[in-house]
Amino acid sequence: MAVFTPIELSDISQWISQDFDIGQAIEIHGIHGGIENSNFFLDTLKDGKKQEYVLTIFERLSAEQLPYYLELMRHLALQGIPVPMPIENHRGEILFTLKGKPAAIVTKLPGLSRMQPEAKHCALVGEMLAKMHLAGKDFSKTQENLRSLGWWQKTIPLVIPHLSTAQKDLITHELAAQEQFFSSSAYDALPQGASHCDLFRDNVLFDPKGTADSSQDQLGGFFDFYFAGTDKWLFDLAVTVNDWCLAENKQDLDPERYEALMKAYQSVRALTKEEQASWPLMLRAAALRFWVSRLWDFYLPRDAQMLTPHDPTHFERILLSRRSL
Ligand SMILES: Nc1ncnc2c1ncn2[C@@H]1O[C@H](COP(=O)(O)OP(=O)(O)OP(=O)(O)O)[C@@H](O)[C@H]1O
Ligand SMILES: N[C@@H](CCO)C(=O)O
Repeated sequence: MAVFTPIELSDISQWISQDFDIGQAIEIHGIHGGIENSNFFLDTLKDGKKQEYVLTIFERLSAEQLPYYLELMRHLALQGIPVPMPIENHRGEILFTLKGKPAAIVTKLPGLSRMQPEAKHCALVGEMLAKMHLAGKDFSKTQENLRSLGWWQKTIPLVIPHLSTAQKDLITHELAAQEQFFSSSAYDALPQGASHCDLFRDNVLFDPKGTADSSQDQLGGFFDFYFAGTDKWLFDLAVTVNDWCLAENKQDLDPERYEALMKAYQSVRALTKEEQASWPLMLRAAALRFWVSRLWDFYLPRDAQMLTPHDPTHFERILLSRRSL
């Protein structure tokens, strides 16, 4: 569990009762999982009924960057995409300050993550991802993906001293290939818009609807939009595929789940010719993105009550696999 900023019920009870219309805070506890922010499940009692929310304290993002993510979630939720809805206070605000840091309260989505997804789960995710891309078309705010090429260029020199010669070669060559790709007219032609950019298995919930049979799962929703940005939709799809469609060797793509996700995505939005041509490089871009961030988290860690960084070599292997396609 990552709780960088501990919060007690007594820190928030008065604030919740006075500033919001969500009843009285009755319980708050830190959430296991997650490495970016301090997250808490917050229960309230309103008109005798328990209501469930998620309170997030943002550890890295600034109050200037946050309105994009919160407004995007609100926009998508209002369009019927299952994502957390930010809760307003009596003044209509959705971004607050707690313990001197930016904070937000959002609705809790139903369900649980499926870390061993079946083709059916991949199809549900692919279909909703495409719907989400289209629903974001009339979202008026834009903000770059803060973990894109510029960030890789800044961060790679910081992690390079920790790498072996073979790893240094790989990361340097891939960065050069991506710099070329990002400056090409083919890249320019790719459609873009609001993208999640981190739609891993642990950022999607499925609602089993009361049965133990996972084949009955329905999509509970997408959450953790705090790496979202205006980016190429194809990048979002590549990030998603690289996590959801891994074969048993955890690096290659599993044909059945891969096809299920791609087919479902394209049943809503067909890929353009340019997107099809850029796909192999985009799968590599998506692998590099997470190799770099995991190296950064691993070698330049922050303080937290409990924090287990993700394994960087996982994405090194995925990158090698995508380069060999
Ligand atoms: N709106 C929500 N509804 C239900 N559960 C949620 C919601 N937001 C967060 N959670 C739960 O909290 C856990 C941690 O949240 P999250 O993944 O956003 O952490 P993080 O540190 O911000 O991000 P990261 O996944 O990037 O490390 C999730 O695994 C999920 O169980
Ligand atoms: N999904 C990221 C964590 C940051 O959200 C990873 O697995 O590296």
